[in-house]
Amino acid sequence: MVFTTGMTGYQETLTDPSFAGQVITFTFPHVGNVGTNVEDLETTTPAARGLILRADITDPANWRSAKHLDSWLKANNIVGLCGVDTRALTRRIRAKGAPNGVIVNAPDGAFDLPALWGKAAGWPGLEGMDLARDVTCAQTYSWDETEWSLRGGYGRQAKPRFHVVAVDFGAKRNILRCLAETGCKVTVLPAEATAEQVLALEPDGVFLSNGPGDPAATGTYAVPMIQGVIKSGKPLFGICLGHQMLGLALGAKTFKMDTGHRGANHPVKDLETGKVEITSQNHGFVVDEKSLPAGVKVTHRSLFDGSVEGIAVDGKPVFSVQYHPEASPGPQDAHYLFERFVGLMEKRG
Ligand SMILES: NC(=O)CC[C@H](N)C(=O)O
Repeated sequence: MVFTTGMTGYQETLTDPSFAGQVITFTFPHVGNVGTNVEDLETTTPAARGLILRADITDPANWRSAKHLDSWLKANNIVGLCGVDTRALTRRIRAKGAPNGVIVNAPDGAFDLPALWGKAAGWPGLEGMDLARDVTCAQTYSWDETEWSLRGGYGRQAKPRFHVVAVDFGAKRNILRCLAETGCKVTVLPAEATAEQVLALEPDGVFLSNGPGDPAATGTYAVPMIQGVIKSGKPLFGICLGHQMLGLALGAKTFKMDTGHRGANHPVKDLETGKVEITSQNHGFVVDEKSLPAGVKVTHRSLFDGSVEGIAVDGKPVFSVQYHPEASPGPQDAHYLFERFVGLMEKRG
């Protein structure tokens, strides 16, 4: 059970593959007011296990709405509970860490609470779980949709200037859109791709996506791939799970946070410029700063708890962030990171 404090973008949140295995509590009480549509999906098969709401689902009143959130949830097999004291639940999660939970439907009121409790308590939790394998793409594909083309843009788009291989650990679509928007032709590879497979496509740069589960578990196969890419000297950019696994590939450690960061208003400081960005976040694991080897610097830091929000390797075109520059939902303060990645590819010629 986790909570998110984002006040908008429930459909993007519910379809973010990084929520696999988790039930989402929305601290914002009125959810459903803009309905659902086909453009705001971050993946076609939502991976979140359920949602908890304060108020009943609000009726949609928005020109983009194609379906009531209630029917969309039913169509997508996502179970939800309304009428829950989400403030109390959030305080519980914040005070004692994310607990295991079950959502039960017992119309006759008869259910065996101790047995259910035992079932929830017996769930091993996200630590040690490789969930990227469940949500990655089945095969290689190419991506060229941008925000602009999605919204019915007309005319010709600028020709892509760089070829990026994106390794999909549960990628959000808007990341791929942002890469395409910044001038990249994107080839998406399944999570278990090897360095040889990635480099055989002769990319100008390599991208490591977000994704669910424990970075250490997915890292068992992703870390050797990442190390191979670093050795090649190609520009490398990672987001969230991609960032955590880059940390592992460089020799650092990750650990599970008590509560995690989930919301759309997390202040992060860029330590180079001193500028503060308001960021979108969704993570429960984090890179352990103490374990970072020499030659790897912390570039961004959370102003909520001081944790590592970005790293870069000295003298190499390799960097990553813990938060979500693609927003979706959330503010777009950090979009410059996509340009930074393209800048690194430009520099290499
Ligand atoms: N959004 C993500 O990529 C999440 C990464 C990882 N599964 C975590 O919870 O920390």
